[in-house]
Amino acid sequence: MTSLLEIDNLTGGYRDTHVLFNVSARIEAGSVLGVFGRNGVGKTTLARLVQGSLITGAGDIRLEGHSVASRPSHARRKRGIGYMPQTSMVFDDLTVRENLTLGSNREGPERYFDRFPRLAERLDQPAGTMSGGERKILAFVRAMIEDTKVIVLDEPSEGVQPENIAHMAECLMDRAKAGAGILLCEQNLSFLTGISDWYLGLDAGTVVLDKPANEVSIERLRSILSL
Ligand SMILES: Nc1ncnc2c1ncn2[C@@H]1O[C@H](COP(=O)(O)OP(=O)(O)OP(=O)(O)O)[C@@H](O)[C@H]1O
Repeated sequence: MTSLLEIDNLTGGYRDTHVLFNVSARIEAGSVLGVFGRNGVGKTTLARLVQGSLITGAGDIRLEGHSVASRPSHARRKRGIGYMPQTSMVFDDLTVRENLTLGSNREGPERYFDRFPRLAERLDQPAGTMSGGERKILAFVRAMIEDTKVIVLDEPSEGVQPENIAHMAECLMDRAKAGAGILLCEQNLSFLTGISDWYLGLDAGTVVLDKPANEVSIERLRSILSL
């Protein structure tokens, strides 16, 4: 059966340096794939390969059965792959409002203001004047309101306070319930274990765990993080 997103024997990285080797994964509509591993194992590289800012070396990436591996990132976005990068994720010179309304195919952000009231308070402020954690939340809500089928998020919880991480988890589960597939790269185990349906553990650019969440103990996850 065709999955929403299929990553098939993917090898790739930066110019001549391959960082990921033969990585395969599936994301079903309505589910969360939790990608984890220590610093430098290749999580960001995987996120960028799926989003298209890095070019596939070998293997394939398919969205609803159609290969996107040779498509540029804007074409993948158009087909429904959204992305929240780990860094440089908002336009600092634009206001919060402009960051939330720029581009097409977006719903209004208002329904996220209950969970993240700071955004509503700062709508007319340049995003660059927000704290690091606030900018993360802004980038997160930008990713939530896009009309996308798959959302790739690279360590969204980094630098965000626990209460807001819990709200992020609720938002991701809402999007999954509405049919999106979520590719969540994370090191925060309580966030990851709270919402993942499936785990993909990476070490040195290869897959060391690929299992449904209900078959994996927290000790196993911890052991991979301390490999
Ligand atoms: N622009 C680049 N050029 C060459 N190698 C790079 C580049 N960016 C990252 N790498 C290398 O790719 C490897 C994987 O990095 P990546 O950022 O994907 O890891 P990560 O798992 O996301 O780490 P972290 O948890 O620290 O964000 C590392 O060895 C890193 O040095």
